[in-house]
Amino acid sequence: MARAILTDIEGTTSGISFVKDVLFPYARRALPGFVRAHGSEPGVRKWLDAVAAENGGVCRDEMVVEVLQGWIDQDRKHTALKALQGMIWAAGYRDADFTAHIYPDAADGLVRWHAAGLPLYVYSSGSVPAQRLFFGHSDAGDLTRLFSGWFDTEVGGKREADSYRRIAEAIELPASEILFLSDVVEELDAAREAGMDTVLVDRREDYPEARTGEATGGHLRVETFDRIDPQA
Ligand SMILES: CSCCC(=O)C(=O)COP(=O)(O)O
Ligand SMILES: [Mg+2]
Repeated sequence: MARAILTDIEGTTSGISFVKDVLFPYARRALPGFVRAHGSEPGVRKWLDAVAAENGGVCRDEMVVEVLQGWIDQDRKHTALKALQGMIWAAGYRDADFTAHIYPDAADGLVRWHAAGLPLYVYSSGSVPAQRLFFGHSDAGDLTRLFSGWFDTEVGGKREADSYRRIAEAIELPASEILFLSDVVEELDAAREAGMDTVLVDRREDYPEARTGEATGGHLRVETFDRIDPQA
């Protein structure tokens, strides 16, 4: 029986196409202007320098922007890129250019579990500020009050068991009492290795071919949050 739920975002609570077709292109377009306007602010500079350092050291901001745009195209889950994307999306949410997609069954499930007293946590490659913006401006309104904590890749990669051990430690629960929800089998494998319970969220909108048999990695598989029973 779960005493806390940890959820992924993209492909789990929310559609992959919103992230790939709305958020990523918005960040790609806005990146050059954002770097020109904010590149000297320490909170931005530190991430630009981190990207430059990974690309042979000193390089011009224009080159850093090109590297970052390449990473967006490749869907790299790099902490520096995710931090900068989060800052850029803030303007998009503020100006109401978009609201964050959330599946109605996910919003309902989160509200139901929260009302039942289950603490809810997010673990996403999106930065913590980006996660707060996402759930603060969702299609179902501001859902941030539902969550007790937020984790991003500063805690470690989502395919590494140690990240889930660190999250369990931070939540102050044994891993075996945490249920992790994700659309990515490799993430669920890492969570299971750390001792967490797992559910593969296999939505038809995101994965037209149902994953069955070996493709589930042996994780319990559901198509919507309605089918998840944290008491099981
Ligand atoms: C938190 S907002 C955008 C999500 C994002 O940038 C991303 O890479 C999604 O990764 P996830 O770990 O939620 O699948
Ligand atoms: Mg995902």
